[in-house]
Amino acid sequence: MSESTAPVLRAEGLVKTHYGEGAPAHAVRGVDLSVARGEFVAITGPSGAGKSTLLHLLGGLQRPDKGSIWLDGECTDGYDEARWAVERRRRIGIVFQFFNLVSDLSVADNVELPALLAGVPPKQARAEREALLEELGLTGKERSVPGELSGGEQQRVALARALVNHPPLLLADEPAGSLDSRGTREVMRLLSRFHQRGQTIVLVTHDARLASAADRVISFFDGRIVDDAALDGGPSSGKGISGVLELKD
Ligand SMILES: Nc1ncnc2c1ncn2[C@@H]1O[C@H](COP(=O)(O)OP(=O)(O)OP(=O)(O)O)[C@@H](O)[C@H]1O
Repeated sequence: MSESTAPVLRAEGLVKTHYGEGAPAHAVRGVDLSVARGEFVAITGPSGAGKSTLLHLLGGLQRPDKGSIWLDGECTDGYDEARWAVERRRRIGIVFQFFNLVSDLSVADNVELPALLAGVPPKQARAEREALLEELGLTGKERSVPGELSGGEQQRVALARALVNHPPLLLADEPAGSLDSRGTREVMRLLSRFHQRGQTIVLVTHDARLASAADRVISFFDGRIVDDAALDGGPSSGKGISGVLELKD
């Protein structure tokens, strides 16, 4: 399959069991999934369904016990940790519920770091950072550290960091899960805006209202996909995000 026609992301037969203190948790029990370029896919389901585990597998943050993942048509089976780190920098931006910013680095350094690690020349990394922070309404916050910002602002910094290398795929794990209604609206509006510009997004959320901002909703239950439906009212139609924007403070 050629790069241009291959799905941005494809998974086949993914299985993952967590072995902890108690009984093993069969978090992902056989998942096949394909995400085309430009899609905004929400994976939704109850707490404990295995959504975060699935997202971690898709981003190479955890390894499946069985199954395979392809990025832009390239099989990742042979990737070790170092290779996944390199590929993530290039191909996958990730935002998390609790932002995961580096607490003692400035906003500017948090955003520039993945670009510098990917070998982008410092001047270009700075320009990318400036453009993204301006777009995300964070100009003037460059020298702040994350602890000096609101949750919504920190998530916008995390979004800038995730997008600084223009990855084909953005993975978002409950990105509004620790935000108030205003922060939630902000983050969802931004995801929709980037999607409308062509960004491929996979969003994990337990909140059906947020899932309705996507144009395809996958229902996840007990480690399996139980429904996979295109929504008429996705943001491309300008309808899906409206429920999110009506969230009250
Ligand atoms: N590192 C781990 N060690 C042991 N068990 C784990 C681990 N991570 C997840 N689990 C278990 O795997 C199952 C799926 O968890 P996961 O976090 O993927 O679900 P989720 O749908 O994202 O839930 P939530 O919406 O509450 O975050 C749960 O039973 C959870 O307790």
